[in-house]
Amino acid sequence: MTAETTAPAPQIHKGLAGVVVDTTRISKVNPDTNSLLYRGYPVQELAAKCSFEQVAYLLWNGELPDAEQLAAFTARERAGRALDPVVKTVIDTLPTTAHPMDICRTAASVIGARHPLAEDSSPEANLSKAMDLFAAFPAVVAYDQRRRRGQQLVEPRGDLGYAANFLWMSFGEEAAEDVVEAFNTSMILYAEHSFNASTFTARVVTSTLSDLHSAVTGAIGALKGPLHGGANEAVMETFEQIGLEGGNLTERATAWLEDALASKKKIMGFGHRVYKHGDSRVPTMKAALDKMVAHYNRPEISELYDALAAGMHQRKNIEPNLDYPAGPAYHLMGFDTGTFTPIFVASRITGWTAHIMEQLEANSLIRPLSEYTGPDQRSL
Ligand SMILES: CC(=O)SCCNC(=O)CCNC(=O)[C@H](O)C(C)(C)COP(=O)(O)OP(=O)(O)OC[C@H]1O[C@@H](n2cnc3c(N)ncnc32)[C@H](O)[C@@H]1OP(=O)(O)O
Ligand SMILES: O=C([O-])CC(=O)C(=O)O
Repeated sequence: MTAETTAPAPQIHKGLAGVVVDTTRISKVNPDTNSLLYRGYPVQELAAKCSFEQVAYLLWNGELPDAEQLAAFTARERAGRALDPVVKTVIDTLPTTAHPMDICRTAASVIGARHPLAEDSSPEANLSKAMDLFAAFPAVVAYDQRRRRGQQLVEPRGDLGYAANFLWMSFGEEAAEDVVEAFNTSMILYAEHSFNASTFTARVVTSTLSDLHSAVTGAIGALKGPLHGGANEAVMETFEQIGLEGGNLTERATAWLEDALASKKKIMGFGHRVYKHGDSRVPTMKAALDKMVAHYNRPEISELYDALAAGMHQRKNIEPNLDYPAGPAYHLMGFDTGTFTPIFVASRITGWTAHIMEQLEANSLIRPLSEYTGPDQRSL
């Protein structure tokens, strides 16, 4: 026997499940205590007491801003809200049949190619690029939805906070206070979640010493998939398949679930790679969804939500993830289903870019090994 044939088979970590690949100071996901901390603060407390702007500042700088820092940060964000006419022109050339996530991916790339600091990856340049993307993305997401509806661009409002302005640019009218609050909550909850697939993608791209916009563009591609961010859209598609009107909703949902599970379908918005007893963010987002159900007087949404969640618990012992309450909440606020994951992009830009900057502080090329299982060496 040769040394090669006696070597122990390497352990394969399919999907990198359970593998700790690096350290991070940005967030802590703890499935045992069902908690999520951003820079040490419980996300539920941040959602209750902070604006999304404060949370973005925290993720990038490690501390919450004082009044003066927040004023400067807010002024900078407001100054970057208008849609760059070149980005608008590029969006206008893309078909409305393209998925809105393809528009986000393209916009991130175009914004990068036009950035005055494009080839500068210093911490200062990267913070500036992160801020510019954070400020610009609501316009990208809102305008793409509007053009699909045959509507004109709505200019940003400098007198509104991030969440209120995002809704303003999307719908051309001021949203009610509880809608702004629920939207702000969703943006905070979606902002950051350690080494999830899209953030890890951003870190892999960054590890080659590529630029921030390339990393964000790659992350958008990873987020699009229904096993990750795309699930918030898929939840709404499930609700629509079951149907929200007429008959006994609970019975219909139960029958739909039996069929789906019998044909081995994954139920979107349920399950998580890290949390096995429920997602730490769901109670806060479910409370925001309940507010929206009350605000828009749409109790059938809650009935369907509860029926599917109870069915999944009973049949599979699998709990909802954040996408489950977020999808119907965005639907109630008036967003098109295809816009749900782009909203997630606008939020997660903060987490991705915090990780890009952290990766560069102590970079090592990310390049794992694989076990070859193809044919042995052979001749032509
Ligand atoms: C913001 C976010 O990105 S949160 C995640 C959003 N994604 C979704 O909601 C998509 C639906 N969920 C899933 O596909 C999975 O739960 C994932 C991808 C999120 C996590 O998956 P993994 O950790 O790889 O677990 P895996 O897919 O191996 O599932 C383990 C078992 O639970 C089952 N399971 C997990 N999630 C689901 C689900 N949503 N519906 C039905 N069964 C499920 C699997 O079929 C598998 O069963 P088996 O052991 O009998 O084969
Ligand atoms: O952590 C994950 O694998 C997915 C997730 O919930 C997120 O990115 O918010």
